[in-house]
Amino acid sequence: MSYAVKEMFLTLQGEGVNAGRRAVFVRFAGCNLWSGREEDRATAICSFCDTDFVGINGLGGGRFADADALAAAVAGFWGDRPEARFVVLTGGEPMLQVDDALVDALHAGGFTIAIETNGTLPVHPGIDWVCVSPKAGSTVVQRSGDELKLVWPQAGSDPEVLESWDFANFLVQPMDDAAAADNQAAAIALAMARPKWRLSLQTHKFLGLR
Ligand SMILES: C[S@@+](CC[C@H](N)C(=O)[O-])C[C@H]1O[C@@H](n2cnc3c(N)ncnc32)[C@H](O)[C@@H]1O
Ligand SMILES: Nc1nc2[nH]cc(C(=O)O)c2c(=O)[nH]1
Ligand code: SF4
Ligand SMILES: [Mg+2]
Repeated sequence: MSYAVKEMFLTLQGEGVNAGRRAVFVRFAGCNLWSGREEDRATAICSFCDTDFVGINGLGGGRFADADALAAAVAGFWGDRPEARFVVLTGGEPMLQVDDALVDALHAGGFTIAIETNGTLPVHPGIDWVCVSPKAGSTVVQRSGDELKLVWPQAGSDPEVLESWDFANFLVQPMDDAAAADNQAAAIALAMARPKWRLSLQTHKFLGLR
């Protein structure tokens, strides 16, 4: 299978439990909860997305003919150091494209594989670090993993219900939109009220990283 990738880059993971870790990001094109077109945003299931995932025209993006080609590009962004190789598969919705061949090729390259997913599709069992970010109005089938990252506030999402899902870590991340200051206060309030949750900040945004 070929893969449509919007962009690829080397940075530090900005969010969640792995914040601060050096990582190659692969941003797959396309999502099942929004077309990516601004005119569709208001009617999309996921309407607060902060990311352009349309097309394959970003830096490091393109159409990769097979898993070996994509894994080779990831290794190229990582560079020579053999230790602690870490790749984050994101998008868009990466589980629309991730398959056995890609997981095997990245593992063969020595990478620990993390995923950022909306959880509406089952995550490939070979993925090493599973981050699910549930969206109100969608049906989340992937209810276990390493971290659940709730963007907050989200009308229709209930932290008490989510707490019963099988995740090792529960993170609350302020929604980045015009009400960012209020959203930060709401996220802090949730972490203070419910001790299972801790605050996740999008550190790359204020550090000027990609
Ligand atoms: C762009 S999404 C791509 C991966 C996948 N589609 C998902 O939603 O998890 C990457 C992460 O950014 C989060 N995110 C998207 N828009 C955001 C916003 N406006 N503020 C805070 N986090 C946001 C998502 O919830 C997800 O955890
Ligand atoms: N530095 C950095 N960290 C991130 N964590 C999740 C991201 C994403 O868009 O999936 C992201 C991103 O785009 N950049
Ligand atoms: S599910 Fe993820 S990629 Fe899709 S629109 Fe929502 S935040 Fe963006
Ligand atoms: Mg992002």
